[in-house]
Amino acid sequence: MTSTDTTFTPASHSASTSEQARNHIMASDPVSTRNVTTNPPKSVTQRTQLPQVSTATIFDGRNTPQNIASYGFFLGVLAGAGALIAYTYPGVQQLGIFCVALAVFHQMEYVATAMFNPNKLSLDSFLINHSAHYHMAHAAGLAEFLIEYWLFPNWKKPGLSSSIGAAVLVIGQAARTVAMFSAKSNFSHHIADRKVPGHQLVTTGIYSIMRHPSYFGFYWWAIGSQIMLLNPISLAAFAHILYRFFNDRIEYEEYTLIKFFGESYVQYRSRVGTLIPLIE
Ligand SMILES: C[S@@+](CC[C@H](N)C(=O)[O-])C[C@H]1O[C@@H](n2cnc3c(N)ncnc32)[C@H](O)[C@@H]1O
Repeated sequence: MTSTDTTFTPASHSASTSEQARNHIMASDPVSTRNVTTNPPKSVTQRTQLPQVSTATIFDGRNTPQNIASYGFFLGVLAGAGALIAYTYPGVQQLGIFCVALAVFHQMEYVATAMFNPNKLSLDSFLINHSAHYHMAHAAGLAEFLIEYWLFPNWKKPGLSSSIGAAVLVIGQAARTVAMFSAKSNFSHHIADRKVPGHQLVTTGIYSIMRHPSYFGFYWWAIGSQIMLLNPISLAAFAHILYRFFNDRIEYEEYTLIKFFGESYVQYRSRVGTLIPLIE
């Protein structure tokens, strides 16, 4: 029986459980004259109370409902702020769109995990805290945008290039989401080292067009974001770092997939490419 099963609430208790609660109070506090329904014992109120929230528990990286709700809330604020920037300041429209896109990306990571891998769901499912490198890359991209906008505002005017970048970003987001919705429980944010029961090789849908559609999506989302922000330095750096990251990751992941699925994966790999530049 779980603790929820034993939870005592005034609305749900029956006459007999009310009697038991009264007996409990009388046994533990023989001089008490308290009314059972208005003053339940401390042990009962403790079980019915929500956990106490202090600011110290928010954003401390722990997998608590408060942190998960706070991450969701702040992603909503980021999306709202981005939409406001894009609408109010057309000269830096792409910065606003970037904020919206970033919020949508992280929220969709959580939503897809909640839908298809609820047993793996945690604060990490937002994929916000996965590495310091990731934070540094976004910080560098934003810094480049702001510095160049300050020094050469004319360079940053939205136009054809930023529209192409936005389109590439949207294609990346779509590929990533379709991949997660297609692979369902076979998808996980961590590379599986051992084959879990039920893990099936997915080769249909978007997986018949490219072998690693979620990596394709992540790659082109990030490249598109830097084209959209008209950031030449970050674009070159992102292309290099992402190539190295996904090249190594795919090499290891495919080693595990061949262990799990043998000849079926070898055949699949020989007929379907990655569509990520320089990664076969
Ligand atoms: C982060 S997901 C990435 C999946 C895939 N590389 C992609 O980009 O869409 C990593 C997990 O997906 C699993 N995986 C990768 N390709 C798969 C496929 N074609 N069918 C089933 N599972 C796959 C791996 O075993 C790994 O645990």
